Amino acid sequence: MITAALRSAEPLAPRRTGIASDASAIGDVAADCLVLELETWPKPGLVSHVDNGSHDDMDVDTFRRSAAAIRPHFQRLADAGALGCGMGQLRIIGLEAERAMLAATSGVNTHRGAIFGLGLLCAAAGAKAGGVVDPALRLGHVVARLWGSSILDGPVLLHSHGSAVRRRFHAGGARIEAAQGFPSVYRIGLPALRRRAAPDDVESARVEACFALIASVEDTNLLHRGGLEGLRFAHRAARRFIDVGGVRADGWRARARSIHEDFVARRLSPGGSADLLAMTLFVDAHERTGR
Ligand SMILES: CC(C)(COP(=O)(O)OP(=O)(O)OC[C@H]1O[C@@H](n2cnc3c(N)ncnc32)[C@H](O[C@H]2O[C@H](COP(=O)(O)OP(=O)(O)OP(=O)(O)O)[C@@H](O)[C@H]2O)[C@@H]1O)[C@@H](O)C(=O)NCCC(=O)NCCS
Ligand SMILES: Nc1ncnc2[nH]cnc12
Repeated sequence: MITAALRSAEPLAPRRTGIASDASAIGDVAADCLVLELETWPKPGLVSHVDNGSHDDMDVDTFRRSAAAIRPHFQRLADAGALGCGMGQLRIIGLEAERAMLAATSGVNTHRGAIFGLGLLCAAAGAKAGGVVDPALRLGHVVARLWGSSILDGPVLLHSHGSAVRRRFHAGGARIEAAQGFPSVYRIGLPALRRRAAPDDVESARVEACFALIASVEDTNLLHRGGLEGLRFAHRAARRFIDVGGVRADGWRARARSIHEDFVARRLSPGGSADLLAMTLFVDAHERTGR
């Protein structure tokens, strides 16, 4: 079930019953954002409730099981943030969340990037709710300030697709994005989400944000599957969609669908941009509701 905070365009009254209750909805909001990302279509090459995009090994149910398995760990990350925990403790919880995800999906990596990025944002929301930092700070700023240097110095996964393409292409990826306070979320995702076609057309706003992110993010998944040529193709196709008016232009859905089919034909999947869409939804909900 999606929490009311995400369905509504109106801010909910924040609960005022102490630290624990203020932090208590954070994990649910984060997991709901994963579900909303999934229920967005057309999303180039990505899995949704409509089709499996460029993937043979996972579908909408794999992602739903994954989001359900991660949900309690997001809350643990929020609680750890509220207690002022450092990156070492957050990493332990993040790795447990990865194990829960893999158990729920029979070993398929659905959400590793989302656990990392959204998990850090949950911890930052907890830190604000718990009075560890000034509650007026933006979540990205809190992540960069509290954990930025540890994120960059943390252990490198030698055998991930991400580390292989980073070595080959000197690409940025999830760590740099987080350590810098999620510039793609604040500069690209949020403005695109908020230029929705109509006030209550929330799905098209998510499509707009997804295309805007694909158009500029250095997505290690695109590099892994398509090399530099794949990344450039994705940037160009998504940029064209935005430049001709995005979801505010006539015929946008057919255009978006056709780009989706082009990505599937090339087996391209911008998983990093999908994660950043979920993070954008989380930051948007947080800024509207305070949770
Ligand atoms: C620090 C880690 C994130 C290490 O991960 P890695 O070395 O792999 O780093 P990246 O490649 O940079 O990113 C990891 C995932 O993040 C997503 N991502 C990609 N580009 C970006 C970007 N520019 N900005 C933000 N996020 C990005 C992406 O995740 C999605 O794709 C995943 C599917 O990937 P994969 O299985 O490789 O791809 P397929 O194409 O499906 O494979 P085949 O079918 O071809 O075989 C999926 O997970 C999406 O979420 C990147 O994959 C981190 O993992 C880590 O250190 N974790 C430890 C825990 C921790 O410290 N937690 C902190 C507190 S929560
Ligand atoms: N909807 C999606 N499809 C494929 N990879 C993803 N990674 C995160 N969300 C995804």
